[in-house]
Amino acid sequence: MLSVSGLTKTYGDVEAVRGIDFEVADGEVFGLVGPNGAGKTSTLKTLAGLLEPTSGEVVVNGYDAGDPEMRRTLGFLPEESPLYEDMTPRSYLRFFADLYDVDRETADERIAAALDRLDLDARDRPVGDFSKGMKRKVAIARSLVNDPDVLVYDEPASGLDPTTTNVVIEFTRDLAAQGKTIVFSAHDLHHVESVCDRVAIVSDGRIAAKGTLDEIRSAHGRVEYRAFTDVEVPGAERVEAERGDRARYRVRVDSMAAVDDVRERARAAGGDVVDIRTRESTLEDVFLAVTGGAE
Ligand SMILES: Nc1ncnc2c1ncn2[C@@H]1O[C@H](COP(=O)(O)OP(=O)(O)OP(=O)(O)O)[C@@H](O)[C@H]1O
Repeated sequence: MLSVSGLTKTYGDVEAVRGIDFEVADGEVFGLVGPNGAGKTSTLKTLAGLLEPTSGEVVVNGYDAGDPEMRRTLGFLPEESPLYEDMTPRSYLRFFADLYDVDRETADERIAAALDRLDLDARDRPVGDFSKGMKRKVAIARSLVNDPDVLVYDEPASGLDPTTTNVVIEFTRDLAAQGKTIVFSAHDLHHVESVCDRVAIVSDGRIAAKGTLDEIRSAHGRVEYRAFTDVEVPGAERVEAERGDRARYRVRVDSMAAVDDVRERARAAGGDVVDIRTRESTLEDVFLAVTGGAE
């Protein structure tokens, strides 16, 4: 598991992270989602022990993130992960396993298991010939050579084709089912919706909303009611009549009480409310609302 409390990170005058708190349990996938520059990468790098927090505490599996021992328990996938182009996936991954003192037999088993699951067959061709998606799969396999308990993935699926994206997302779910603690960042809400148990929407270095997607939607979303009338009432917009009916008008309101007001006004004008439809906020609506419409 891991916990982050009161985390801040400042670069000179730039306050990239301004007090972030969250905990992730074993077997849980936690997503950090937010517009570019929100502070996601800075947060993840402090989790991985690559950046020192300006203030606050980051504890990974009982270790302070700055403790070199912590690295043994963690797998980090950076947003950009340049690979050694002349190496093959097998030689590259063995090289990293050696850095963690993993014996050859165990390393080969782990490498084969990860590449099988990620559907990467080309194991003895130079990585330099690979597509972006294939390179990403090798980088993901690299994050697993030390069999870490905690995985920190920065934009694991961004910029990949849909098939590779699905493989990466399903693989992430499998890792959580094995009990791993997973934090990942994304700016694509669909990636987050399909894999995360809980999410934090990060905006301007702070968490603007946090919880399960349902919790976030009910705390920050709203239901919109659309009352359709057959006479014009204040605030209504005219819409196309259906099946040759009389003209119709639509009023958007945020409660049933307001729909009742519309009905009273319609009746006073000699008509009525003829239809009521509701629309719940999507995660995208909530994202736009809590990040102030960024991205
Ligand atoms: N090394 C650095 N020096 C100065 N400013 C930095 C540095 N790294 C990041 N920043 C700034 O800190 C803020 C947060 O950046 P960060 O990369 O953490 O955001 P992000 O949410 O990961 O964005 P992206 O999705 O674009 O990677 C941005 O304003 C960025 O310009």
